[in-house]
Amino acid sequence: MKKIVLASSSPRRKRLLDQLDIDFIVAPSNIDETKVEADNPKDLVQKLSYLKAKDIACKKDGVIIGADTIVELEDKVLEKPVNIDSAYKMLNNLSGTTHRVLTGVTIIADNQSLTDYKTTDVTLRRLSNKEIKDYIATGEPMDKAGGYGIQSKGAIFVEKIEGSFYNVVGLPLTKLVQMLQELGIVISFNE
Ligand SMILES: Cc1cn([C@H]2C[C@H](O)[C@@H](COP(=O)(O)OP(=O)(O)OP(=O)(O)O)O2)c(=O)[nH]c1=O
Repeated sequence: MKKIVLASSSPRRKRLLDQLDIDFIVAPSNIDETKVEADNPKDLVQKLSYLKAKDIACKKDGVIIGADTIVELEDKVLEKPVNIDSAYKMLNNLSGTTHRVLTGVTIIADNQSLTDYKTTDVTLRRLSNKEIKDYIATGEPMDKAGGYGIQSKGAIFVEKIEGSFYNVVGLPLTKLVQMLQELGIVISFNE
């Protein structure tokens, strides 16, 4: 089987693939995400995942995996906070509401390309100003879509989740394996 290449700088995505105990390498893509536009959130995550995978497919051989995660709240797209103020605004808006997390995934292998996405609905409990400020002070929100990490300290804000947990962390593993199978790629666990 060709080498699996994770086209991502996200330590979470790497950890999720590590969890499967399969052989892969990491090659972070270098695209300017801020310049990419789409008609709606699902098109946006799919387009971004494709651009990330394509960027690496041009440079490396293998089964290339690209992904992109965003949070959607009332038709607004929340990406990563750009500063402390935007992290505060995001968390304040997400407090006591249900939002949607979307992850787009693209696999490119042997001139074949497959793109899909997955959604998960997450409900956060009401957060006090102090809780939001204390959380931001930990630094955790800054590299995460929507400004929280469900897999870390942000877990204490999560009241309910409907759908794949791994999708929220950045890589929907079930969807990923289904897509690999669709392309005729069967993953093999290390012995
Ligand atoms: C909502 C949420 C997002 N996230 C993360 C997943 C993604 O890494 C990040 C969204 O940013 P992305 O742009 O999807 O990914 P990235 O910049 O981290 O990595 P790359 O573009 O190189 O692949 O937010 C969490 O870790 N936990 C969460 O609960």
